[in-house]
Amino acid sequence: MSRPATILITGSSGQVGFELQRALVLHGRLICPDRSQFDLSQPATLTAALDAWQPDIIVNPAAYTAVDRAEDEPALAHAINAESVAAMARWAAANKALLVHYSTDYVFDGSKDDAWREDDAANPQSVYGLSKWLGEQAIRDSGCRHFILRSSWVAGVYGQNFLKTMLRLAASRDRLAVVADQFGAPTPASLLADVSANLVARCQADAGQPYGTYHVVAQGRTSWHEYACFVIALARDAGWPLALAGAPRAIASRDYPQKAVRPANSQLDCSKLMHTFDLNLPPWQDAVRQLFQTIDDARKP
Ligand SMILES: NC(=O)C1=CN([C@@H]2O[C@H](COP(=O)(O)OP(=O)(O)OC[C@H]3O[C@@H](n4cnc5c(N)ncnc54)[C@H](OP(=O)(O)O)[C@@H]3O)[C@@H](O)[C@H]2O)C=CC1
Ligand SMILES: Cc1cn([C@H]2C[C@H](O)[C@@H](COP(=O)(O)OP(=O)(O)O[C@H]3O[C@@H](C)C(=O)[C@@H](O)[C@H]3O)O2)c(=O)[nH]c1=O
Ligand SMILES: [Mg+2]
Repeated sequence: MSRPATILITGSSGQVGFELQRALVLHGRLICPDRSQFDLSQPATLTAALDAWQPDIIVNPAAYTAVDRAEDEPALAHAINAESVAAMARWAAANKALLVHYSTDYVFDGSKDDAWREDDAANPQSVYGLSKWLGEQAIRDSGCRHFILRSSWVAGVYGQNFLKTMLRLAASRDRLAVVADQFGAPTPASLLADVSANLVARCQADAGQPYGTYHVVAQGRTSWHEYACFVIALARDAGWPLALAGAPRAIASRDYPQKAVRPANSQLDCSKLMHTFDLNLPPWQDAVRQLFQTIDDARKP
C-alpha cells in the first residue's frame, strides 16, 4: 500500500480554506499552517517550510482579498497574491508537487457582453485583480502541474462575505442600497472545495490530467442587487426580524463610490470544466438557498 499524500492547505482560516479541510480529509495527511507558520507576506521564507513539510500537493486559497484596501497596500497584496504564489509554484515544479490555486473574475475588465472564457484576455482594473493575475502567470511560467480555479463572489458559512453582510445590514438598518449594474454569480466556498477535492482525487488515480485554468462558479447570472433581494427574502420568509422594510434599493455603481473599480460583467463560462471532467454545477439560487439554510440552522437553539 502506498503512503497517504501530504497535502498542504494555506489560508485554512478563510472561507475556502475552511471548506477544503472537510473536502480533502479523505485524500491525505493535511498540514494547515496559520500565517505565523507560513506567512505569504514573506515570500522568501516559504521555501524552507516547504522543504521541511515536503507536500505532494499544495492547495493555496490564502490570499489578500480586501479589494479596496489593496489599492492602498499594493506591495503587500503583490507579496501575498503574486510573489508567494511564484515561490510555491517554483517549489512545486522542482519537487514534482501538484499546485491547486484560486483566482478571480477581477482579472477581467468586465467589458465583454457574454460570459468570460478561460483564454479571454485579462485586463485587471484593480490592485487586487492585477496581483491575482500576476500570481496566475507565475504558476504558468513555473511549469508545475497545476489547476488554477477562477471563481467569483465566493460565500461560505465560515468567514466574511456579501451574503452575510446583507443579512447583517437588513437586520440593523431600515435602508439599504445595492449596485444593480454589476453582473456575475455567487459561488459557495463548499462548491469550490468539492471541485478541488474531485480534481485532487483524479490526479491521485492518474497523474496524466488536463491541468490548467478552469472557471468554477454557480450557474446563471445575477446582479449584486438581485442577489441581495434574494437573500433578504429568504431571511424574511424564515422569520428573521429585519429592520429593513421591503427590498434594497437598486443603484448604479457610480452612486456607490469605492476605491477599487469592479468589473461590470463578471460572468464566468464554466463549460470547459463541466465538459472536461463531466461535472455538474448548481444554479446560483439553489447554492444560495442551501447556504442560507445552513446559516439559519446555526442560529436556532
Ligand atoms: N472571496 C471571494 O469573493 C473570491 C475569492 N477568490 C479567491 O479564492 C481564494 C479564497 O478566498 P476566500 O476563502 O474568500 O478568502 P478569505 O479572505 O476568506 O481568506 C483568506 C485567507 O488567507 C489568509 N491569509 C491572508 N494573508 C495571509 C498571509 N500573509 N499569510 C498567510 N495567510 C494569509 C487568511 O488568514 P488570516 O485568517 O490569518 O487572515 C485567510 O485564511 C483566494 O485566492 C481569493 O482570491 C476568487 C473569487 C472570489
Ligand atoms: C455592502 C454593500 C456593497 N455594495 C456593492 C459593492 C460591490 O460592488 C458589491 C459587492 O460588495 P463586496 O464588498 O462583497 O465586493 P468585493 O469585496 O469587491 O467582492 C469581490 O471580492 C473579491 C475577493 C473577489 O474575488 C470577487 O469575486 C468579489 O467577490 O456590492 C452595495 O452596493 N451596497 C452595500 O451596502
Ligand atoms: Mg470584499
